[in-house]
Amino acid sequence: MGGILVVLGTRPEAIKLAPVIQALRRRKMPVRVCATAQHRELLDQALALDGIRPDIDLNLMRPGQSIGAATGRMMVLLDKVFADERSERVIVQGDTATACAAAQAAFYRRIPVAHVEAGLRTADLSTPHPEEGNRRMISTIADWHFAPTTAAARALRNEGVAHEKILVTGNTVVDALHQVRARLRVQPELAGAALNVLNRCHGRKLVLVTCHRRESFAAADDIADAIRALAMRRDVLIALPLHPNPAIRRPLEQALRNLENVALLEPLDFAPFVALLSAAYLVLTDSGGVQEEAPVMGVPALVMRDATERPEGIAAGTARLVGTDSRRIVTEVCRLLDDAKAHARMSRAHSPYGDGRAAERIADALAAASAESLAVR
Ligand SMILES: CC(=O)N[C@@H]1[C@@H](OP(=O)(O)OP(=O)(O)OC[C@H]2O[C@@H](n3ccc(=O)[nH]c3=O)[C@H](O)[C@@H]2O)O[C@H](CO)[C@@H](O)[C@@H]1O
Repeated sequence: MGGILVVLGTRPEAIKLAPVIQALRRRKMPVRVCATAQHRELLDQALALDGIRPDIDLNLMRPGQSIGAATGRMMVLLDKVFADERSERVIVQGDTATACAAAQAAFYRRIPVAHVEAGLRTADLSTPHPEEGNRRMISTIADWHFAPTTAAARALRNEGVAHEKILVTGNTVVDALHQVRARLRVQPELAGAALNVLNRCHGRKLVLVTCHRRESFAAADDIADAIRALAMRRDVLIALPLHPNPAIRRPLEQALRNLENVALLEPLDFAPFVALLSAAYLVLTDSGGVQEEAPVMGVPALVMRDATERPEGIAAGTARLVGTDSRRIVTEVCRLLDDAKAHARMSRAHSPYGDGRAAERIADALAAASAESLAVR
């Protein structure tokens, strides 16, 4: 078999790796996909949009599984997959347990690892936990570091990664976003569930909320309080696609059901989600990917975290860290709702995270590396 094995486990990995898989396939490179299914439903939903079917599916999600237990099982299973597949390169993305386990299992088998979205840092090992640790571990053993921004590349060089192993590519999420927006223009019906929400707006401002991160679990009640308080306003419609994780879903659902201007939704497919985001007056989020997508569409992003590994949006003034204190969230959202100038200042469309050609650059680099290794043999 041989060739390249792409390992992925969660929704954002599927969204961000789909353009890379497609770019490699366009170059006729031998590429296979292994899903750990760390997040089963959301992963399947995201893969379906691009018609990607995993060649290998480890299906290892178990209720209540600790990160360590999941990582251990992944390493055992991936070790066997790498042996059976005789993989020559492994591609991982970002900072999940899947990415970290796959990079380590490949390292032990001396299989070169390509890391997509390398070099993101908050500079605090515990924020976010475990992602900051996962990405640093991957950086110490990867052979190719595809950095989304120059700041990410700088962080890698500062940690001693050799200059020639780093390539600034942009973030592949911008490629995915360009592709889905082009599809929505010709097939508006792809917006699906988003259309119902848009029909409910009746001139009200749409506030889109996403909340799923581990560090938000403890703050779920605060976040729910903030949304309830915002829902007192008659000039907003709040749309909240709920993450399936009960630790966050249950408290939000309990606190927010039966409010006329709060639309609690099932997790949306990527196309409907992008349709909602592009119609939103602002987005209130703890998501990494949404922080990257919002500026491309000129949507102000209020980030419910205390630190971010994506400083570019903050520096450009289109994103702002607001933490998880309910009063602070309400104040910051109301400021944008009531002050048109403040809103306009945060609505400048720009793309600090890429130009939509990241996957092409990654595929070119890997194709050149393959050609080189064939020449050496
Ligand atoms: C610490 C941290 O920040 N880590 C991140 C984490 O990912 P995240 O925080 O970005 O994860 P989510 O928010 O789940 O996904 C977001 C994507 O999902 C789309 N979306 C959202 C709601 C919905 O209803 N339907 C959708 O389609 C949305 O547009 C977006 O593209 O792991 C990634 C993988 O390693 C990393 O890259 C990334 O650093």
